[in-house]
Amino acid sequence: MNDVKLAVLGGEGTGKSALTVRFLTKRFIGEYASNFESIYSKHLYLEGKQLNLEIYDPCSQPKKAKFSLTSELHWADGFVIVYDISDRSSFAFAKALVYRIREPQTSHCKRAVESAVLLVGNKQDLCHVREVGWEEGQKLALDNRCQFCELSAAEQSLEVEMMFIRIIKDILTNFKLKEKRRPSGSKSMAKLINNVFGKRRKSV
Ligand SMILES: Nc1nc2c(ncn2[C@@H]2O[C@H](COP(=O)(O)OP(=O)(O)OP(=O)(O)O)[C@@H](O)[C@H]2O)c(=O)[nH]1
Repeated sequence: MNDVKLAVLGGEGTGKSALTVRFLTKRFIGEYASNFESIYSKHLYLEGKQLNLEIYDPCSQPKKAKFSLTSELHWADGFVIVYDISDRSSFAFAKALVYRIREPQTSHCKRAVESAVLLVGNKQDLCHVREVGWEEGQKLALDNRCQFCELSAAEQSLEVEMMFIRIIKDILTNFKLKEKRRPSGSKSMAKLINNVFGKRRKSV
């Protein structure tokens, strides 16, 4: 079974818990305890594979160094970065998170392939008080090789589900790429030896 680890990050009150709970239970509760962090587990069957999905939903910790993220970066296979389309400061926060994830030293130190990142403009039902344009979100995502969508955890259960499925599929694609790039096991070693000695024999 594949383990898929997903971190849902973003500014305070952007709807991280609402999105996560909506995906896991199809329900929108309205108020969520925000003083503790949670890792939720869910079994999924996707693309012919059994998956054990873990979703990390952090608590808002104003005192914690905002963009250190070191443990999250090492833990997660992919990220959902959430902002609130009616709150410009949450977009600035999301931007800083995206930059942090895409920093060259972050992306190269640990991973054979770049992490999957999906930028989400939440609270689309509040578009009458919108402070962040759809194009701004789209541009930030495009410039930083992220997926992008706008939706409402409050009103769009299906869209929320599709959003999570999209990022999980991206993570699975990355797993496949990683697998291709890693010479694994005796088969690859045999191939390597064969290549080296095979070539020498030819030239004698
Ligand atoms: N109108 C509207 N409100 C939403 C939506 N999603 C979440 N909310 C509300 O926004 C508030 C914050 O939602 P949470 O899910 O607790 O946000 P969070 O990012 O987990 O919050 P912290 O953990 O405190 O950072 C709650 O009052 C939710 O009811 C949405 O799509 N539309």
